Amino acid sequence: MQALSRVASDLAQIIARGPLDGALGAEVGSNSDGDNQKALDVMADEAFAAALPGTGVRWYASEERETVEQIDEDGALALAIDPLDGSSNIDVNVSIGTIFSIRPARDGAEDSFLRSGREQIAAGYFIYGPMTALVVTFGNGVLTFVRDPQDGRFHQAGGMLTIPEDSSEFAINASNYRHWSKPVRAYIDDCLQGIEGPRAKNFNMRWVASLVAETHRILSRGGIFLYPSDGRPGYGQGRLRMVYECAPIAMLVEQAGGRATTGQDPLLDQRPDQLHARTPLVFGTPDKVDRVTAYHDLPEQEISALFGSRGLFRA
Ligand SMILES: O=P(O)(O)OC[C@H]1O[C@](O)(COP(=O)(O)O)[C@@H](O)[C@@H]1O
Ligand SMILES: [Mg+2]
Ligand SMILES: [Mg+2]
Repeated sequence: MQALSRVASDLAQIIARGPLDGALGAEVGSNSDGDNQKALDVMADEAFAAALPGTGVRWYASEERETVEQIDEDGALALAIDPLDGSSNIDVNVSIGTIFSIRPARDGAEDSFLRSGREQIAAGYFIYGPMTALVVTFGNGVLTFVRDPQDGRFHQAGGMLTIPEDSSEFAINASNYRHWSKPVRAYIDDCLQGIEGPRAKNFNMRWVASLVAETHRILSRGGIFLYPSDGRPGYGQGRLRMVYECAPIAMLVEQAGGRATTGQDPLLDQRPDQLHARTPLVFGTPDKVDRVTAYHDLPEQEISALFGSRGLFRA
């Protein structure tokens, strides 16, 4: 954690200088999944990897590397990382982050990561925004540490974090509406109908396009996030990666009293079949996430009949 925090603190300074030392958002290549890599993606990945020798991390898995790398031969830990999350926001000065997940190392490199998210022993993120903060769980609640720009160190702020229950905010990339499954459309349709609809209340929408920033908002003031599977080619399992994005966020959310699912099943019970496997992700306040599951549990043809006009879930 100290090594990660030192790198994150250095990154916070680099990010705060924006373009003064060169274009952080410049495209420099593409990663194993075909995503464009920005200069800061690569810089962050290399900085984290370089800080790990001697820390007890045996295996290093990164969004930016096709395969798992060995660090300390006799290390007991396996670290999975999204070194820079929300990279489309680098150039527009909107919050970005780093997501990490720590598991016990197994003898097999990939085998250490192709396991249920319940095996994580720690998970968290750094958010580089108006303030830089670390939000972390070691399996016994969620704590926040804020970086003091005066000394570059992280200081604990507040006590255990719990997701507030009262919120009327949902987060989804609505431009994909026409590609969603019926249950997801029905859920969002019912939110959009506001006070006149089956939910009988008005909702507000947010989409930052940085998973870390959406998570920070939801941990701070509640709500729900959805990145479902959709009909676009390559999006059959959504966009987000299980090992270094969804599993750590799901652990944090559960530890803060929230719920995280694939839309139907608990996210942390899923086992990825590949290092860079994607999964649909729904997380937030338990009652909202459960409602999405309920919409999925209905047979397709009943969804439009039961929700919306007849309003099975009329509040
Ligand atoms: O552009 P879209 O499809 O809305 O996707 C936004 C999502 O993509 C991500 O930026 C993916 O993360 P990376 O920047 O690490 O590739 C998430 O942080 C965010 O939730
Ligand atoms: Mg990401
Ligand atoms: Mg990334």
